[in-house]
Amino acid sequence: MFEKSTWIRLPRNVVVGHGVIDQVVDVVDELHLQGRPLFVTSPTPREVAADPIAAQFEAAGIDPVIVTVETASFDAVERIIETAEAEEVTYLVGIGGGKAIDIAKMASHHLEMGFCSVPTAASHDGIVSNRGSVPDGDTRHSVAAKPPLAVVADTSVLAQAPWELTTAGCADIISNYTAVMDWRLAKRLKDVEYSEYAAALSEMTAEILVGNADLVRPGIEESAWIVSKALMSSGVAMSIADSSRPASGAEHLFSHQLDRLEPDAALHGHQVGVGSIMTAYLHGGEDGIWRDIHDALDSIDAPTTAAELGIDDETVLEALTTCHEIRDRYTVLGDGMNERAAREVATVTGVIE
Ligand SMILES: NC(=O)C1=CN([C@@H]2O[C@H](COP(=O)(O)OP(=O)(O)OC[C@H]3O[C@@H](n4cnc5c(N)ncnc54)[C@H](O)[C@@H]3O)[C@@H](O)[C@H]2O)C=CC1
Ligand SMILES: O=C(CO)COP(=O)(O)O
Ligand SMILES: [Zn+2]
Repeated sequence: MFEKSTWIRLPRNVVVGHGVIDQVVDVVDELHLQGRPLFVTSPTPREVAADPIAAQFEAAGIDPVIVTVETASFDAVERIIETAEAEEVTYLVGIGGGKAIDIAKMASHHLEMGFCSVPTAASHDGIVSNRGSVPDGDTRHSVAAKPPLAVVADTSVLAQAPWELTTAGCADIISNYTAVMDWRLAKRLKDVEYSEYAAALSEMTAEILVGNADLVRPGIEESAWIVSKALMSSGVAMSIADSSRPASGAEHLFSHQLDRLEPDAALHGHQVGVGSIMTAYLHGGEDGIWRDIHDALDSIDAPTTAAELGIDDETVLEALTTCHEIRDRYTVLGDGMNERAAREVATVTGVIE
């Protein structure tokens, strides 16, 4: 008997393009979100976007609460929940990079309130996903949440953000190749939940981005358009799967471990890109796709070496040999690499010298 069932939650409105930041009040209105919003942002995105958006709301007679956050943590989520309750807000808006959006997403999920996402950087594929990614001691949780009701991605804002944020977003997408390889491997070896649609969407998103890599150039607003579409498509793949699996495999475990060993050394997307070069080698060896991943990253100015990440070789090796412990997610790393094997893959792929 067939007894399977699922809920796939997706954003209702995706508003993307030049100048759409001026439409946040209209977007909220269209969703019938009423009352007082709480904006979750961080220092630069506050200046770039949250304060101008607050001015729009004030002109419409609405007085938003604004909270700036610096890190993604359960404490930060708790602080937002407390502020939301104290200020009697009725919905949340995440305005900034991946951390601000993740915190707003998780707090709104807990509060059972509506949530909108306003990315100020095309740096990560959590813009529309139904997940939050939070470090917690020795582990890193991929927390179930609801996707935003709406996303407002202004390509002029995204194009003015520092270029490395956009290249990080590209690398987060390119890493989908190895995330899907890990997912298929885990399906074959451990019979994990698997969605061919989500896997295919994730891979296709990476294909389209790599196919358009020559259009992804600094200062060109069309680049922000191409990359933000890819980030949203990848986020939809996660929502279809109801898991970060389509976009997060061993290369993400490697990055999450680097975050523990060297906090804030490099951007999330850049770290997963370098991880992806090495895990592609582990999957396919010399004849696999690791060179294609390397060249795709190189072509959009994303780091391909430890030195370019600003992380020393020994830390890369430590992350490689320990990151399988970060969470219970089967990948090509299996039950862990030993130091010699890690040095071999990192050296042969040129990640370390
Ligand atoms: N929930 C999910 O599905 C996903 C979550 N993530 C999470 O997102 C985070 C990574 O996101 P990032 O955006 O790389 O990190 P981030 O949120 O720390 O942003 C990086 C930096 O860029 C700044 N920034 C943002 N917009 C800017 C602008 N327009 N101008 C100048 N500076 C600007 C931020 O304030 C921050 O200092 C990680 O915590 C990662 O785990 C990443 C992918 C998927
Ligand atoms: O970064 C992600 C996808 O790009 C997701 O990360 P997690 O697997 O930690 O949720
Ligand atoms: Zn990621």
